[in-house]
Amino acid sequence: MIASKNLLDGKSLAKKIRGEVKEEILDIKKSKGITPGLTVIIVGEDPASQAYVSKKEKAAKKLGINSKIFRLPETTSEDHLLKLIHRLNNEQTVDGILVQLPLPDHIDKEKVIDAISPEKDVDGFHTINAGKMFLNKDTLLPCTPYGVLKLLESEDVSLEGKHVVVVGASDIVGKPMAMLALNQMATITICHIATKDLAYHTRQADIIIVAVGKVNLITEEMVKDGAVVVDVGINRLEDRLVGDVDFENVSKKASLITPVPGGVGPMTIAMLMYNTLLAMKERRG
Ligand SMILES: Nc1nc(=O)c2c([nH]1)NC[C@@H]1CN(c3ccc(C(=O)N[C@@H](CCC(=O)O)C(=O)O)cc3)C=[N+]21
Repeated sequence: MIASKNLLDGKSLAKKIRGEVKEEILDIKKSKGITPGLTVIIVGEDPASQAYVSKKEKAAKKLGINSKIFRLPETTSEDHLLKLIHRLNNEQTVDGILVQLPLPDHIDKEKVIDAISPEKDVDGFHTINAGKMFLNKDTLLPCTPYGVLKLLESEDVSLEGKHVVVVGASDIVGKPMAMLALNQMATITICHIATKDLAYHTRQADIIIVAVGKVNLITEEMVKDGAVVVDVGINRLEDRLVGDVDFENVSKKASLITPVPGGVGPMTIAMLMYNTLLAMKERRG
């Protein structure tokens, strides 16, 4: 069904990137005797979050990254979480710290993210890293937007001078995505919940990047012929996973399109592995 020629295959690019990261980890292990360490903290029992975290652990183990997961109960206090982060900040063998989102309502997300040492912030969510990204300085970049860039790059889709329309303005995907595209010299439009005529904007796009979480938000008539369509949405139907794009119909018009699953999702994990290696090299390489 999705073996079409215009597919942006995140699954295979992610595999390639993980392979390269694995090689480099082996080399560094041989030459310097050090191994990257990734610590993931998850608070609460949400099944989807648990599944993502297991995926991250599995990927890390396969690449020779020492990974550790802290599974904390829903009732964990903010203070307890902050103390754990401080301890991990000071642990030499921990290169990356990731606090799985969302967090329970009684915990201040911003406070927790900014407690992570910026050099161990493999999500790229820390205020300092977000600021550096904004200023186009070298830093750890958010895994999903970074993965989207890599995916476009792998198909030689240049962003320079293109009109990139980002749908969704979240701190973790939409906003950094738009900023990275701007840094690549794209002309950017950010659409969000208060945008009046979404279709008007998406129809202008050379590249549409959607990260909202709404089934069939992007339909055929909203897309210009030959546009590149990147679907970051993940929606669970009873029997399957779908994105935010009406894939069946939009894929007939798009020159390139990501499937869900097998598009951006695997790239997020691959870039997390890449960031963990990078964080190690920067801090103790
Ligand atoms: N601090 C933090 N960092 C994150 O990076 C983060 C997070 N919190 N909270 C949740 C979201 C979601 N996320 C995904 C990762 C991989 C897939 C992925 O591998 N998806 C596969 C299939 C997944 C499946 O089958 O369930 C695919 O699209 O092909 C999806 C989603 C990372 N997130």
